[in-house]
Amino acid sequence: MGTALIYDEEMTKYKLLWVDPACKIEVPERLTVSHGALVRNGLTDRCICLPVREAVDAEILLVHSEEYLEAVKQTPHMTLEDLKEFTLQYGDVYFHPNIYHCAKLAVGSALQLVDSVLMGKVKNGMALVRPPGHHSMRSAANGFCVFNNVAIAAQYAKQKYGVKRILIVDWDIHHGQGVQYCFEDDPSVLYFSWHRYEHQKFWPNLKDSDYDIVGKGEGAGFNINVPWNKVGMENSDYLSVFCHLLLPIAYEFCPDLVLVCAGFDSAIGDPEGEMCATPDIFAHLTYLLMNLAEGKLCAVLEGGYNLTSLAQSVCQTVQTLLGDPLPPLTNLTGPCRSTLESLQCVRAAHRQHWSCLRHAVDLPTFEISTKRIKLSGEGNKDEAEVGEEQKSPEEKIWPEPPKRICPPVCSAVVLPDGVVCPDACERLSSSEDLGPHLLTLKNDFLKDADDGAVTALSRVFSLIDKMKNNEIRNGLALVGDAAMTMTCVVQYVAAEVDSRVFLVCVGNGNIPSHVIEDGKTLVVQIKDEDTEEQGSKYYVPVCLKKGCTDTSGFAQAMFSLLLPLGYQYNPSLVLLVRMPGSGVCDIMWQQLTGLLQSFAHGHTLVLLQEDDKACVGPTASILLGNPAPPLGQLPASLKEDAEAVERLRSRLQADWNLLLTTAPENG
Ligand SMILES: CC(O)(O)NCCCCN
Ligand SMILES: [Zn+2]
Repeated sequence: MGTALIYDEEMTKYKLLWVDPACKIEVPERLTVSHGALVRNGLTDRCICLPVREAVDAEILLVHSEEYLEAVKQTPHMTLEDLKEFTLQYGDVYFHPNIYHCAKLAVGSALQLVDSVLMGKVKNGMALVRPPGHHSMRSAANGFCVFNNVAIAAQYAKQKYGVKRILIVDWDIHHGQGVQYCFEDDPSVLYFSWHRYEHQKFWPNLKDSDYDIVGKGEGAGFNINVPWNKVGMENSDYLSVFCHLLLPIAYEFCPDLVLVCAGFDSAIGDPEGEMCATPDIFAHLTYLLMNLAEGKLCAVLEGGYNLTSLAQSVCQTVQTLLGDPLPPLTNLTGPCRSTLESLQCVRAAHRQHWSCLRHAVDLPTFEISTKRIKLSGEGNKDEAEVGEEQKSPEEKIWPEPPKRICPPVCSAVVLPDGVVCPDACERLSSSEDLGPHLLTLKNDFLKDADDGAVTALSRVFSLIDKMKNNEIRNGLALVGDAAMTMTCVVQYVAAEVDSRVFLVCVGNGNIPSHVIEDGKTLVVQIKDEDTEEQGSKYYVPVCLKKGCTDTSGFAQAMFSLLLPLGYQYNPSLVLLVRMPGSGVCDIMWQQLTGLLQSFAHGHTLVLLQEDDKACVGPTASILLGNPAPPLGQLPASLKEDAEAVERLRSRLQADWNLLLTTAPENG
């Protein structure tokens, strides 16, 4: 199934007709440069372009009041003076004779997207719309928004398709208070938003946007606000919040559909956000959400006012929806102090609502707060908390996101003769000349192994060579001895000058110490045997009481340890090994295989032991880019496991600060 793209130039046909500094950034060019970039990068040709349609009254009334709709209906006939007059009753928004038409098209686009995903015509998609929607409320336009496109889409999905649980992720740099108000008492819609806040000094200056607003009544816990109290946030800050807050809760919630308020004013260069995250971060944020709801993801454009970073961010998002390899994120320096304070506050506020946070020992018993007592005169402009004068957003420069090339072959496999090659995979032919490897193999790796093992190993090495040359994206091998093959692979890759192997070992089994010492391999082993070794910077033993069968414990290790470590290590190859008898359930295994493709341009080598032959199909399916099935709503992990993972994190975070979730005590 493909990726839908919804766009119509009709939505460019309204603009600000008078002087209003707050609104002048919301221009038609936002859509034309975004769509133009998609065309220029050949992405529109690869998408399924769906037609827009106007929303009908009944759809708009899913969220808005009749009186508000009736009032907006009058605007096409208004004079300029009437339009100005009409606009005055709302905040930071403008009207135009054609904006009502465009607002209906924006809603209709979002609904077209929801229809095509929920009817199974496409796997995911993006709607490029204006006016945006997430600030508009039941009876008010606000923040350039007229109708709440995404909130209406959520109500529509519930009403028309009976969708039980919807996750709305709002990565726009402003708080979508309109969405929050719409669902604050609704446990079937989990709304997550991060937003520039600066202790309520940033627009829309609402107490309702702070971390302690968690939803009301039945909806308590289903509203997550992450305030950014400083500008200049970077990729590390965004990833930390995804790994340590959003993903654990989202997996526990287990949504049937993911809607994204895709605002790109959270990207570098934007005059509103003044953040420093680069456009390629949206490739990762999109991908991390695609592992939920079996990939059913609808992204709807919200803000984004730097035309360069907006266009790049839109392309990064659509390329990921299309399944292209992710660009490695470089120099992740870890979250800043302000982020850690916000993260700690939000986790504490939601601890009682989500079992994934219940045992978080990193949360202090004392009350932490980022709220500022309004000192007299506090918050005036000259009190900039930044040091030297920073560049203005428009002066910011950043590298063009790297090209994301799809290798000619996605998944290549090495299988014993009797095993069938999964559809769409390419079997490494046995005719592969073994010459060059054979001798080294014999001498260096397998003194006394039989020819079969030597041949298999040489083919595994060929998989690695082909990934290095980007001839294939990923590989899978079913071998006689997974542990031995793992050791040989690590040795073989370590010979490369700048190689970094992220070895994820699922199940018990001894990892030879030479594998760990050279720092060219980072090992995370998830197992149940409680061996005494404490591990080191490059060896992370995750011992779960019930071992890999415990999906909650495994999931917690995946988000709070594996992902941050993988991002910070930035490997050139991911080696995923399923040790015999690991007990890990197929869906957990598939989720892990999916998430690990965030790294190394998707160059993942999976090793399975022959008696795990039944895993070949399910694993290949994920390697080919199919979404993993849902894990189901996750219960709390064992207290002792949660504490063990937290102890690991606190030991490792000195070396790997993407593991941090709290601001260090001192200074
Ligand atoms: C869609 C949006 O969130 O980007 N709108 C921002 C409005 C800012 C008004 N000061
Ligand atoms: Zn915004």
